[in-house]
Amino acid sequence: MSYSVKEIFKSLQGEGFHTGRVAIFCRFSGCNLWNGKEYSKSSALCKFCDTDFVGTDGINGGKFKSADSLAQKILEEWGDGRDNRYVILTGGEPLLQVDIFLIEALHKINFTVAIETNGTIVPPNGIDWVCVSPKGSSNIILKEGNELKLVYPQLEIDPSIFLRWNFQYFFLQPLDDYNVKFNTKLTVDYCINNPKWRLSLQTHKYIGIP
Ligand SMILES: C[S@@+](CC[C@H](N)C(=O)[O-])C[C@H]1O[C@@H](n2cnc3c(N)ncnc32)[C@H](O)[C@@H]1O
Ligand SMILES: Nc1nc2[nH]cc(C(=O)O)c2c(=O)[nH]1
Ligand code: SF4
Ligand SMILES: [Mg+2]
Repeated sequence: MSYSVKEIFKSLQGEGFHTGRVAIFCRFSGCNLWNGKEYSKSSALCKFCDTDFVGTDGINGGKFKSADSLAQKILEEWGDGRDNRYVILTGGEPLLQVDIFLIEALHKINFTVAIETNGTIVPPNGIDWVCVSPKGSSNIILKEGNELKLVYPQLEIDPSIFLRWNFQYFFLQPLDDYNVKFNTKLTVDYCINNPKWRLSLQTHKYIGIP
C-alpha cells in the first residue's frame, strides 16, 4: 500500500476535546464527499470544506511507499523527545487510505494515533482517538467513537439524532463561512439550551497557526 499525503506539519490541535495539545497533522489527499474542486462544491455531499486536500504539493507532502516510511517522516517532524507523541490523521478523508499497517508503524514508535473522519468508512482496529464529524445527507456508518464533532448549523441535520450514538463527548463547531459570527451565536445558544453539547471553536484560526 502506498499513501498519498497532502501535507505533514506540527501544530496544536485547534478543535474539540484535545484542543491545545501538540500534534503532528498528517493530511491525506482526496475525499469521498467532495472532489476538492471549487466549481463542484455546491453539488457535493459535503458543501463547506475549509481545506485544500488535492494533490501532494503541500509541506512535506508526497507519495509514501510504505507505512514505515510515512511513520518515519511523522517522527522526523515531531523531533526530539519520546513522551506525548501524538499524531492526527486527517485530510481529505483519511480512512480512504489509513490501514492497520500504518497504525502499527506509528504505535511502534510510541505515537498515540487520533483520526478526524466524516464517518462514512469503517476504520481499522487500534486507533486511539476517533473523532467523527457527520456531513449533510451522507450515509454515516461509524456510530461510535470518542468524540462526535458536528459542524453547525447544517440544513439536513438535527443534532439530537446523534445523542443515541456511542460517543464519550458531543461537540458542536460553528460552520466557518461568510456567516461565521452568526453561526457561532447559533451554536452557543444551542449548547446553552442542550447541555449534552459542548462548544468547539477552531482556535487555530483565531490565533493564526496552521
Ligand atoms: C477538513 S476535515 C477532514 C477530516 C474528515 N474528512 C472530516 O470531515 O471529518 C477536518 C475537520 O474540519 C471540519 N470542517 C471542515 N470545514 C469546516 C468549516 N467550514 N467550518 C467548520 N468546520 C469545518 C470538519 O467537519 C472536520 O471536523
Ligand atoms: N490546528 C488545527 N487543528 C485541527 N484539528 C483538526 C484539523 C483538521 O483539518 O482536520 C485541524 C487543522 O487543520 N488545524
Ligand atoms: S468530508 Fe471532510 S475533507 Fe471531505 S469535503 Fe467534507 S470536511 Fe472536507
Ligand atoms: Mg482544518
